Amino acid sequence: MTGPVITVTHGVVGYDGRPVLRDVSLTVSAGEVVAVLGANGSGKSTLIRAVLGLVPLSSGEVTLFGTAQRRFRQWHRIGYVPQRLGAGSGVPATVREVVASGRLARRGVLRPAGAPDRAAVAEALAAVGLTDRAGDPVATLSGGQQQRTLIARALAGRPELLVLDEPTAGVDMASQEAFAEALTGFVDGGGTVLLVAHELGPLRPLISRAVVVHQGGIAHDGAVPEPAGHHAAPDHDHVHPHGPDEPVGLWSS
Ligand SMILES: Nc1ncnc2c1ncn2[C@@H]1O[C@H](COP(=O)(O)OP(=O)(O)OP(=O)(O)O)[C@@H](O)[C@H]1O
Repeated sequence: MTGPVITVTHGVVGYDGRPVLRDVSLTVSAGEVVAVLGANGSGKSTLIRAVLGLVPLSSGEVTLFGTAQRRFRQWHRIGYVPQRLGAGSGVPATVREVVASGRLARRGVLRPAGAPDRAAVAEALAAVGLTDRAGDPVATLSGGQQQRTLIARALAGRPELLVLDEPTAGVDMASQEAFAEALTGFVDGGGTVLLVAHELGPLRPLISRAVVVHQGGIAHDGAVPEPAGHHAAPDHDHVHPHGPDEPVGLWSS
């Protein structure tokens, strides 16, 4: 793979005429694990949704694997896990069925699942540590296990790029660790990751770069910032204003 996996150049995004991202430029190269950090409502999700073409840019440009986003058709190369999607919400599917649905873009709708599909599903289930729950209805799993199911679903498509919106938010420690392990395997296999996070937790050693979104722009792009004192506490609810010597909103939630 040569060249960047993602570029955003002077991206501007707003909702109903209200700007959220004012001028954002970002490059993600193959093999990087980039964490998008920032305060609540700063536009982190908007940034990754704009990268995926789920919200339009009002100006600027996005490329994916070297192709302008509007001409990009190889969506099977990208796995996406959106924020706060309950895999079990009213759907009586088993864990295996949800994970297998991640193969649809690879298979095409007309071709039945074959051995490569089953192998990819089995591998993805193993990667997140859910092999023994494969036959269980998703609704019977814990929140963390449901989140792992969604990650396995994205992995099953054997993507080259994984885009994850707060993959470990509200997830128990065992699931966070299982997820970190799955992500390590994905990155060791040459994968690239763009993820939004509030708390990096066990993901921290995996992150090669941090991008901090603040006031519609990118306030920092480089090393992962150290949690600022009590901001590192998972239960910190961020109700007070920041002092002048504190980094802006890096670890707020
Ligand atoms: N579909 C939408 N329509 C209108 N406004 C939206 C929409 N989605 C997000 N916003 C607004 O855009 C701003 C940025 O939201 P976004 O979800 O990108 O922030 P975020 O940094 O991901 O926040 P969080 O940490 O809470 O997930 C917020 O003010 C939010 O209310």
